Amino acid sequence: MPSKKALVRRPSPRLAEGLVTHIEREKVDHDLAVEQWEAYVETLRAHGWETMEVDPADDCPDSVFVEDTVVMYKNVALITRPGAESRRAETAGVEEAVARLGCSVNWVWEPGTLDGGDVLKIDDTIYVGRGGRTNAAGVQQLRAAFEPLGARVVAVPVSKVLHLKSAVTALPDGTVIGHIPKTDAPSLFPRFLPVPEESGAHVVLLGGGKVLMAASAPKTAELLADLGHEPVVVDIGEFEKLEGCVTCLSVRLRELYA
Ligand SMILES: NC(=O)NCCC[C@H](N)C(=O)O
Repeated sequence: MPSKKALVRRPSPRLAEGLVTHIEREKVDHDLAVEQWEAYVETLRAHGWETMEVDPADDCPDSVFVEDTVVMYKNVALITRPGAESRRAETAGVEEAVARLGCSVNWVWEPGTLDGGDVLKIDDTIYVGRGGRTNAAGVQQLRAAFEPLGARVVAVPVSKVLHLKSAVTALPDGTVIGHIPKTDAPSLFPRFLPVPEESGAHVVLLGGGKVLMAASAPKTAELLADLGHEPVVVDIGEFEKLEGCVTCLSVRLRELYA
């Protein structure tokens, strides 16, 4: 039976100092952020995910965005080399966590940079965004790590948002969803559904037809429900102020051998 484990990482006390690149900085309410994070984790648990906390990285303001530090394919964990230098210290704790879980561990090396938020897996196709955080060497290293295991890596440009998954994610049936003004090349995806809100483009597949999404995208939730999906809504407003979205707060591990 597939594993339903998910890595999460408690927000740093320095969360409010997290990076912002494409939006204006807004004051983050730390206590509210912790409450929202706890509710997010509880929602994963309520849908059958065993959440495992990576040791906190209190000196790293963006460490709660754990998705950026590791990319999983089959039993292999590719530890990233984040494009933002201030985030590089986040990977050590994640490396330890995935090794403890029995993953085979691989690394992105200099000069490569890769953020997990730039990687969208749909079955054995791995889309990787080449943008502000992931460079060509990072794309090449991702290809070298996963193509021998059966993946097909497809590189796509990202210029309007932080990460590929800030622009697009995929529904359980593989349809890619995105908000057109923020998506560079929708025609690269075989099935593409435009959604009416930027944050409506972000879903985490919880299993069955359930899709976790942000409360800031009510029109998209309605659209997806109308198409027969089951939106599960969480408020992550404090993380959205730091360009975070529902995907970046966890890493789901579906093919563990341990
Ligand atoms: N995968 C993601 O969407 N990560 C969000 C990272 C936000 C963080 N403030 C950053 O700029 O790195």
